[in-house]
Amino acid sequence: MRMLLIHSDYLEYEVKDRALKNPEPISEEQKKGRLDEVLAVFMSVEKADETNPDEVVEKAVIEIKDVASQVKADRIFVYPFAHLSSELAKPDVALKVLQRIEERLRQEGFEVKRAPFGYYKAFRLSCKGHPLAELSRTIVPSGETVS
Ligand SMILES: Nc1ncnc2c1ncn2[C@@H]1O[C@H](CO)[C@@H](NC(=O)[C@@H](N)CO)[C@H]1O
Repeated sequence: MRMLLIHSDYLEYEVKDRALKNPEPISEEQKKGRLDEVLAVFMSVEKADETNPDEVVEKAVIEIKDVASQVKADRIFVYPFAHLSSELAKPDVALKVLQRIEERLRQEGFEVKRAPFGYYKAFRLSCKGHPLAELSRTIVPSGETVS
């Protein structure tokens, strides 16, 4: 899994069109979303993650919690983003991983939103620009190597 973490004044998105034949079903309300004072986490779930999705979920939550505590963010935006890797996991595995990360972060006490999966979306982001505002992390299940 590849993650790009941006500590932001806000992140807002608007669904434009479907990018998969069967995108995640969403309500009218989910077509737009915004969070202020947020740690935006853009995530590409990768093929290697398919060998142990549960382990990747836990490792991702640990990394996100670590960055959130460093930048003092208690809101997280989970953003499916298929542009951080050339070895993407299948959509059904990727969606499950992202849904589980959302759920686990909520259990850890964060306010969490997740952008809809399988769509083209317009988004606006205001990066805070401090030294820890732009970070990336790579997570692989044990036994896999980073390519
Ligand atoms: N392995 C994967 N990891 C993360 N997201 C993935 C994925 N496979 C599919 N998606 C989702 O389907 C849209 C089309 O690839 C993706 N859409 C996007 O990435 C938008 N930024 C528009 O390009 C994403 O929602």
